[in-house]
Amino acid sequence: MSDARKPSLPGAGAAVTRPADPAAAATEPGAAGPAAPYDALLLLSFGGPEAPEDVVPFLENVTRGRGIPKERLKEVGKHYFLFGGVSPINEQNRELLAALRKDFAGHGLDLPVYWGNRNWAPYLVDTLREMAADGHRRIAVLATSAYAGYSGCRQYRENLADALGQLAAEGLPALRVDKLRHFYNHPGFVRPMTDATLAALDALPEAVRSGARLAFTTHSVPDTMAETSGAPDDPARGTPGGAYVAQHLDLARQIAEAVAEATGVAGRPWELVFQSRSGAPHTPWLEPDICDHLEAVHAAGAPAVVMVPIGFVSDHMEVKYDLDTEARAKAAELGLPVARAATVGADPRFTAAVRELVLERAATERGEAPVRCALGALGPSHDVCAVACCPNPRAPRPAVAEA
Ligand SMILES: CC1=C(CCC(=O)O)c2cc3nc(cc4[nH]c(cc5[nH]c(cc1n2)c(C)c5CCC(=O)O)c(CCC(=O)O)c4C)C(CCC(=O)O)=C3C
Ligand SMILES: [Fe+2]
Repeated sequence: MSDARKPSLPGAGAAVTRPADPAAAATEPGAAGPAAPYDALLLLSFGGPEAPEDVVPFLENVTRGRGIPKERLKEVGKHYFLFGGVSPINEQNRELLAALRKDFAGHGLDLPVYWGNRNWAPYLVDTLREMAADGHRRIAVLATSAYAGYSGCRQYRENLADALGQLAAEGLPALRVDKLRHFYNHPGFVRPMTDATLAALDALPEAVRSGARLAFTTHSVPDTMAETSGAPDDPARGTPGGAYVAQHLDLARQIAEAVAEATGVAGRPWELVFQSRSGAPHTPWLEPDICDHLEAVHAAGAPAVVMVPIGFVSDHMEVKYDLDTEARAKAAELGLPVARAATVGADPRFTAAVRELVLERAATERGEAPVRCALGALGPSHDVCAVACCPNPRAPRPAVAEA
């Protein structure tokens, strides 16, 4: 990777300058502002179907080259058809996109925001083509996945490499893309998630509230994928569940502590559980599953459970189906009161966090040493992934934004 631009604002990170010549601003959008050297932000997400006829082609996109059993695909297709073939994810990304633009404008940050997906329109390659046509060359990327791991980090960087390869094949100008660090421990993610947990507790009948357990949930992944998640020099790599699990546990513990503080209830039991398992039955994936967990704690006498979907940035189908439909049905069958915490979505504290992450990385790229906000025990994640970070479980493939 080469970058011709030299730090344009040496020294104080607070300086905000505009080019004196408006024509210069037109040729290098945003490049001289506080987000320099970035010209634009790309919101990079998973994508989802928006009509019944989209469901099968969407699932084909998701599963191309992966050994997902046909049975599982039929089952997941049913989840989408139950909601009219519409995944909530695209609408939520449109809301996040609008909220980010509003936040940036409200803070005088002149940085255009675009949106592209891995598996459905607007496809990443089309968005990058549009960004190139609009004159952008250096792009910050926010993936809508907060944690380390192949699916949430490297796979997006592989998608970026594929899309940039396509643009190069079309003879378009070269773009440089930098993926922003994992944000699971940024206060702008931790605090809305904590408030959502408190609100969900409040939604339980008062008689069971103080005894309610917290079940932090995230996407299950194969054990091997979890164990190899994170940078090779990350102390969590090699612990059970790797950085993927360590990061979730770090956030869960913080929320549990904040909830104890706010409610005055000490020692409330909590655990990290998993959902949305796919893959072949003989391949080990992270457990326990949320439904098995509900059964187990009910049998052990738990009066209620709050499900806290810390693994999901917004109400994806995994939240709408696996939690709000399947896990709620299991709880009803058991007679176990449950509540589900809201996801962070377009919370203004989260959009502010994204702005801070862009400005932080921009300052770092200019050679400054910005404050890197992080709560919890693990500290801020690396900006640039190592070549051996979160390896592809099938075969190595080119990925961007790595050392
Ligand atoms: C860690 C993780 C995240 C969180 C990080 C992130 O956000 O990226 C995530 C997100 C998502 N996963 C999603 C949907 C699907 N994931 C699948 C399959 C898989 N996911 C995996 C992991 C993850 N997935 C894995 C290891 C597989 C097995 C195949 C493979 O190795 O890739 C399949 C195939 C069928 C099935 O097996 O279930 C579908 C349909 C949607 C869209 C939901 C909507 O429409 O709202 C979203 C946001
Ligand atoms: Fe998934």
